[in-house]
Amino acid sequence: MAKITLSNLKHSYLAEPRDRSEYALKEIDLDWNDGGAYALLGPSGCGKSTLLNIISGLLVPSEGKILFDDQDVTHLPPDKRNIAQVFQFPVIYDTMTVYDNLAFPLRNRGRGEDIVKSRVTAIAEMLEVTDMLDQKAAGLSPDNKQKISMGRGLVREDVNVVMFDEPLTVIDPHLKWKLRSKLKELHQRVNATMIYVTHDQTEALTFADQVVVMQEGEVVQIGTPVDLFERPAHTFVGHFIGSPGMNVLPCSVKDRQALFNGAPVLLEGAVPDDVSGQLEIGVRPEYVALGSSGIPATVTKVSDVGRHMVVECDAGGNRVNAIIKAPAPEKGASVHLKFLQAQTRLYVDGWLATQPEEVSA
Ligand SMILES: Nc1ncnc2c1ncn2[C@@H]1O[C@H](COP(=O)(O)OP(=O)(O)OP(=O)(O)O)[C@@H](O)[C@H]1O
Repeated sequence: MAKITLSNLKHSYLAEPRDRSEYALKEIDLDWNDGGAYALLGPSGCGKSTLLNIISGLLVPSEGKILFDDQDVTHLPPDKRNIAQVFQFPVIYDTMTVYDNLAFPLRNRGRGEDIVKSRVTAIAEMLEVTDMLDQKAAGLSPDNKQKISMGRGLVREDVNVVMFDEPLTVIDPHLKWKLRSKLKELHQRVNATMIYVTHDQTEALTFADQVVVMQEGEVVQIGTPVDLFERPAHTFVGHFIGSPGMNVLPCSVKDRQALFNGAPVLLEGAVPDDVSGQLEIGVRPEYVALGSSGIPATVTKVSDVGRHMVVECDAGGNRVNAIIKAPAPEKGASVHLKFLQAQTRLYVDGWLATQPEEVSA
């Protein structure tokens, strides 16, 4: 397994890009440690496949370098990169048995049958498919086929990285959670460098120790699932992660005081000097409380989502969501909103602009 470094990477599908907007990847600098579990998360079109294809060698980037263990592989073809890939749709041979499918990547590399047997047996056990080893792959259900596809990605011990490209797309929703947790467990057991590409926050947050969030060809934040939830570095991350996402509310600043609908709002830390640009307050619904004083609002919708209620409010034409425990107010009720100060932040042109106040001893 290898450490992977992406250095100053840019890619445009045009031969002569004129400006930044014509780059599918704008500038990517990343270090992925040997043995880590990473996710690339972002909406359709943000550049995930482009980045994956650069790592696997199907694309040569317009600018920048890619290194495996400090060795420059930017111009190395895919078959020389020693990468295993698991795709959206199972890649298996229907006419072969499950055993032969799992053995294929090893036999292809000329490994002896002793090693083939011990690796196939171990992987089959981890994936809980031992009882299927003698069956022809053609008869398997779609999720079992995808399990075997994953097994083929994991069976070799000598790959630099295993990449998963939206691997749960074809899996029934009720089985997804099972395979999601299975993959996490597999990472812990095989300890390989793994990159998991998805547009689904739950998959990314369940699988990865570090998540790379992308938007329009740029990395907007790299962090642990907790980092992304607790301190979104960009309003996009706040929106994209969480259910519902972070409230992003237009605000103004006067005398270094943030104002929402003309009323002062206390932030986690000081407003920087001379802020200008698009000013917004970000606060997650989990940190909005309903009380007898605060920002006046009207309840527009109440949803009971099991463990808690989501109360949607209108405050001066802005939608604010609050997550609360029952009982919830009725639709149409007048309420007051309170934002938890330590979790209320200022964003300037989308980027986080406040720092938490130092707590003095
Ligand atoms: N072969 C190509 N030629 C030209 N433009 C492309 C090509 N492939 C992708 N693009 C463009 O590059 C940008 C990034 O696309 P990419 O497929 O990498 O995103 P993605 O996040 O993987 O999306 P999806 O999840 O839909 O696959 C998009 O604007 C897309 O239209």
